[in-house]
Amino acid sequence: METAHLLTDNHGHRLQQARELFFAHDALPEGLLPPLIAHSWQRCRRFGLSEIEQRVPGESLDRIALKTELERNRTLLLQSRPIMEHVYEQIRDSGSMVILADANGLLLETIGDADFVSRADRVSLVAGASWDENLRGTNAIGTALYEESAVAVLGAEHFLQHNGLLTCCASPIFGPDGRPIGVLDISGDSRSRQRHTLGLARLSASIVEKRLFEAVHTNDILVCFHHHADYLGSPKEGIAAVSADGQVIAINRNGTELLGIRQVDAVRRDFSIVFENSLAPLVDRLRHKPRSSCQVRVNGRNLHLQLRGELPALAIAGRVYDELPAQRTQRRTEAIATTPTKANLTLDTLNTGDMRLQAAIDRARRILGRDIPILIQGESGAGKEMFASAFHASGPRRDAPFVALNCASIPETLIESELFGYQGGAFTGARKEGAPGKILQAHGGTLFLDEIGDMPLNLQARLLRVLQERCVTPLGSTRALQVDISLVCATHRKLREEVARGAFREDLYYRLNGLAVTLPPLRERTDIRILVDKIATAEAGTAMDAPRFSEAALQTIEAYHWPGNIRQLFNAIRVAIALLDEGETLIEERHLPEELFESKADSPASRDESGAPAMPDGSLEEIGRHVAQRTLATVGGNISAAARQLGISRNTLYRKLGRL
Ligand SMILES: Nc1ncnc2c1ncn2[C@@H]1O[C@H](COP(=O)(O)OP(=O)(O)OP(=O)(O)O)[C@@H](O)[C@H]1O
Repeated sequence: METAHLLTDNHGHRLQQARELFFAHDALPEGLLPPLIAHSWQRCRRFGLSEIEQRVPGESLDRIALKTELERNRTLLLQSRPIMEHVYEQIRDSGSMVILADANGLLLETIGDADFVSRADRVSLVAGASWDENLRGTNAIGTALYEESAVAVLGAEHFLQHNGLLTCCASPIFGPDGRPIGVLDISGDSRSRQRHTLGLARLSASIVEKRLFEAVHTNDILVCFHHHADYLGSPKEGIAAVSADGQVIAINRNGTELLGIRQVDAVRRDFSIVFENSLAPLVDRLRHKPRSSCQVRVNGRNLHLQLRGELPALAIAGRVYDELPAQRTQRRTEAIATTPTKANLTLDTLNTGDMRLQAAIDRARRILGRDIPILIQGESGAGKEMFASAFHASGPRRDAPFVALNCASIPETLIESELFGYQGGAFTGARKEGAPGKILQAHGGTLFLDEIGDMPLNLQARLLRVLQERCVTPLGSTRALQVDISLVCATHRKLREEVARGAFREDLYYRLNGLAVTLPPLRERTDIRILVDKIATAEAGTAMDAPRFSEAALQTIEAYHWPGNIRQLFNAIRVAIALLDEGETLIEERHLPEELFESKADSPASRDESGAPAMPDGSLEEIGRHVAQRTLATVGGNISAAARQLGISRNTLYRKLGRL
């Protein structure tokens, strides 16, 4: 009962005492004010506001700027207007007004009693004025936005003295993504306090939220639910928007409260995980009975569930489809380019007995689920991506996406849009519908940035901002979207040295370097035999008996210096298996690639003749491409290393390879 304390007779007297203590004696008016108001007064003082201030800097937007803001908030206005009018009908005789503000406290629209409106004008309660707490001190709109909950600010509880004539009740409006997008406020004369106004503001805001959610998800299946069947269809129901292939796309705040989960734990998860039931049978049961509901058990409690919106035509094997599964799968792969985590790959299965690797695994295991960024260092091909993938699969985010981006393997000009995404039409060649970018795709899961040391400096600054603010703004957009990602980075470079030579931002380095682990190069590992056996068994699959290795072959493998690390070993084993005759399972020296018998001094990286085909006779362009390809081959496909070796930029190397 938020307003009860204010309705007592001595409320005004207590407020005067509180103001006297706070403003004249700099003391905390404990017990005289609701704590929420006292905290707000303290914040205002920290902002440097004075309680006797009359004029607010940047008082009101001009007509054009206001029009732009109205356009920007078009959907909010469209969905709020009928509700505001309805609310005003209810309070018409109380001399009050109904106000809609945006997520920054900018007043967008007011509907009100003419007499009160003229008085409200004097305190700038008009469209175009900002009621951000920073500017206007404690007030229902600004303070509700700060608190992200419904707030009543009555009479002299307003920080600025001249707002003392107001009594205001406001409730934030949360958008379909769960973030505040506006405020609905009911303001009136401080003498006309209404006991139920705060409840009315709260209820109206939740109706607007419901309308917004339904308006945004017109093409999705809407799963509406509540513990009591009577609440279905009311502003208290939970709603989840579910795609035709059974993924929860969005869920409202009632929904997360009813299910007792966080939004990030529901969004992008399969319906069957969030609701502990398959979607397809429900669709089949309820498809032809639009208003009926059914009961399911979720988290040990009964839940009444109703389906609305677009119900798809087909239901196959627990999933529902609005088109053939194959087509949908193809589209999904295009849309969400996540790297599939390998089956059964965890930190435990990665541990094949090498002491240094085991130490790295032990350290990583300690921070599982703690959202500490991890930086994996090691030579190219040492298994950094495998390690990142195993780390993700061993933690609580294992069912969410693992999204990888190799900063060295795509042209610098594309890293930005790949990472941050873009809005449709943001640049020439951009897809019409825009793209979400890897950071957003990884929301709720893990983002793996491979070769982070190759990220251009200007993008390092943007990445740092994303990590600090936990928000991402796609190219061409002004809207920051909140993200929850666990970050894993890898590099073959010594990042500290890169910082020292100014190629890597020091602040970003410390941000990424929550836990650093270094993977040993293959030539220094003590578990090569076990690794060889594991790779050979996996590669042979079910097509043949697991291959064995002769002692001489194993010794050759152990003696080799493996410049390409596990990637090279992996390829060598594949070639050896391919060279086995039908029915043969013993890999001998003759099956191994020739390079394994060369001494280190002869190795491809250190000699002129690399073993690659002889230089072609041809145009300079062909020779350039050949040199580029050969160098790339000697460094295991690492673009940055090849560019460095040739003394050219990565872009030039791409051009020589014909990839630009
Ligand atoms: N423990 C392992 N068991 C089997 N295969 C492995 C293992 N670790 C790595 N590999 C294989 O070796 C190859 C290289 O591994 P990965 O891509 O993880 O290395 P990396 O250090 O990230 O390389 P780069 O720095 O070049 O990106 C991959 O094909 C991977 O499947």
